[in-house]
Amino acid sequence: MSSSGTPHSSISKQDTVRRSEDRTPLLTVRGLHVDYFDKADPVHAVSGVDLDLRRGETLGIVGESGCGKSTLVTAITRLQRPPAVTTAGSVVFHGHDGTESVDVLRLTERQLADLRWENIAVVFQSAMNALNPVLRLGSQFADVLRRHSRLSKREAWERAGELLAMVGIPADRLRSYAHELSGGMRQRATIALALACEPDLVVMDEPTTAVDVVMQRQILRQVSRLKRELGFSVIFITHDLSLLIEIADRIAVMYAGKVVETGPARQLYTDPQHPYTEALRGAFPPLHGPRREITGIPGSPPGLRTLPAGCAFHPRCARRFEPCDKTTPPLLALGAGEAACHLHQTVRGEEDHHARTR
Ligand SMILES: Nc1ncnc2c1ncn2[C@@H]1O[C@H](COP(=O)(O)OP(=O)(O)OP(=O)(O)O)[C@@H](O)[C@H]1O
Repeated sequence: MSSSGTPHSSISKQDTVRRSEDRTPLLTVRGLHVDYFDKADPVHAVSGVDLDLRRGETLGIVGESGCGKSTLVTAITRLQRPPAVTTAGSVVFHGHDGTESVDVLRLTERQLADLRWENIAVVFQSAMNALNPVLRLGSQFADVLRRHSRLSKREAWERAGELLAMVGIPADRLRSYAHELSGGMRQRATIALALACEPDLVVMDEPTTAVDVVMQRQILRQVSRLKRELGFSVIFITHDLSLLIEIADRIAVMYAGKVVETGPARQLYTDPQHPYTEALRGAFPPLHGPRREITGIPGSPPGLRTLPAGCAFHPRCARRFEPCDKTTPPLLALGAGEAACHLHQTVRGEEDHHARTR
């Protein structure tokens, strides 16, 4: 963790270059399980998820509504509320420059308070919920900055003006209330607020859902530019796979509480290995490139209290075959990515068989 109490001045050029070239691990999630204990039979919203995020990398997490994306990130950031309970796993936030690695799930509330904003900041879907309606923007920024640094009030307001300018909002807006800003401006302001304490990781949960397509693209461009300049990592959640191609380095596809495919963004989009990833790709128009026919995914995701036997996607999968409704396919390494599908298990099994009998 970075030490609290350090003034957050503008990041030096040298520091920025160092951070963006550094590809060491930042976050390692292993065996994460999260259940909602709201009734006798719990909802298994996250079931054994592993994730790896490097410094300076953008990891996209994609899947239909209800597949567990928000549950996963609220568990990782320890922002979950009952009846959600993390029942197993670890979330290691790796130390840097001599600071120790910590398991976020084992931190005390006090340690968490230091970790939040300074190391991990979150941007939620609704800017209106993140911004306090009765405080001027400047006061909200100054509150966060002064809680985590020794800046004077004046310095904090100055820094707040710089932060707003980074996302293209004039500094005189510091005196505005959230309701006086347009939707796009509000969302950009929450992104600037998330960057206030120069976090290593910014988690964005559907940050552009509430804005129009033009503003969505402007925000994505800004996030990519800021990430390049400041070197932070991003976990970006969305249900729109085409949008992730614009911003993510790697993508993890979630279905029914599990990661079913991971891989470099472009490869996962152009050559999906899991039928669900392929179906998701067909469900959204590409932001660039030739127009494609939009094909919905038949049926709907399963309820997460009682999952179908075998692969949870099998009832909707056009390519299902004999083992799919019986055994759950494990996530297998495939080139630069991984996929959990019997199609690859069978190929792998046949390759192993040929290798053994040769
Ligand atoms: N408070 C709750 N109590 C019980 N079940 C819940 C609760 N919140 C979420 N769930 C269930 O957990 C599962 C995962 O929900 P989650 O919101 O994490 O999915 P998501 O992929 O983020 O969906 P969305 O894109 O709609 O936000 C869903 O089946 C949902 O119904």
